[in-house]
Amino acid sequence: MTPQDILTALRDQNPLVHCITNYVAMNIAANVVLAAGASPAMVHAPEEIPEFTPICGALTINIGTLSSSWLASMTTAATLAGTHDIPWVFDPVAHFVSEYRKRAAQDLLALRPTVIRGNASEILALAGEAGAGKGADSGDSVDAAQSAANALASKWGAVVAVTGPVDYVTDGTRDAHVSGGSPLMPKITALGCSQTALMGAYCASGPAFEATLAALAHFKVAGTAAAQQAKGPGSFQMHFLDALAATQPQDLGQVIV
Ligand SMILES: Nc1ncnc2c1ncn2[C@@H]1O[C@H](COP(=O)(O)OP(=O)(O)OP(=O)(O)O)[C@@H](O)[C@H]1O
Ligand SMILES: Cc1ncsc1CCO
Ligand SMILES: [Mg+2]
Repeated sequence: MTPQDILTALRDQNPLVHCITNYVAMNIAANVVLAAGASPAMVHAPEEIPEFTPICGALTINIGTLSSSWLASMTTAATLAGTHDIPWVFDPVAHFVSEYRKRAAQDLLALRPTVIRGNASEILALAGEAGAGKGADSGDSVDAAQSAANALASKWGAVVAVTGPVDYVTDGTRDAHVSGGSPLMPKITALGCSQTALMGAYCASGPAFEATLAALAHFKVAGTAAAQQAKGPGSFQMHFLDALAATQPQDLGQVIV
């Protein structure tokens, strides 16, 4: 399946995406997934996970505002995704800021995510390399994280996506870059977290490498279009949701290099 085919399938199937994400991201991530054409559900209580994860098309886990009961839910959900063959996407937000978060990220990695998405500093740190990350924001270039992404993909058998001015994606064998978007994108909080949620929707609709590539391309196409209308970060967010909904499958190829 091509990235274009996967967007068509996503809109036909409207997959249910289980998102365990952070308090900052919940609203925008749900709006992004809806605008693109899928169905998000933010479900966190440990008591609900065993019933809910198995009926979803994909799971996404983001540790942006981690605490112990959420980590228990994440662990159960990722384990269930593994046993039910449900693709899952891991977003290790700022995992280098504390020993607690570092350990949680490594434990979740061991549950074998289908896709790992982070900014350059997060991907460098996940591979054990020193980076210049500042909390949730990257301080490193995507180029600098490329070999870390390749190493993580080979070690964990995952697709790894590094986002930034030009995104990089690899499955350890194949790789691609995705260009475009706008410098306003990192000025909107949780847009990366929303990208992770959208990757879940794409992974529910097609094979992981092409699905990840398609989700990255969808964001770049919509980001470029939104920037043409926006006066700044506030109006960018509004136009970005409109542009995600307006993006057509044939638009995706333009930004994949
Ligand atoms: N300078 C830039 N120019 C164009 N696109 C960008 C730029 N920086 C980030 N992006 C895009 O913004 C989106 C979010 O990527 P980013 O790397 O900022 O995520 P993040 O740091 O994990 O975000 P957050 O933690 O706030 O959710 C991606 O789709 C990426 O392609
Ligand atoms: C700002 C922020 N802090 C924790 S999670 C989050 C959203 C972007 O990752
Ligand atoms: Mg992030």
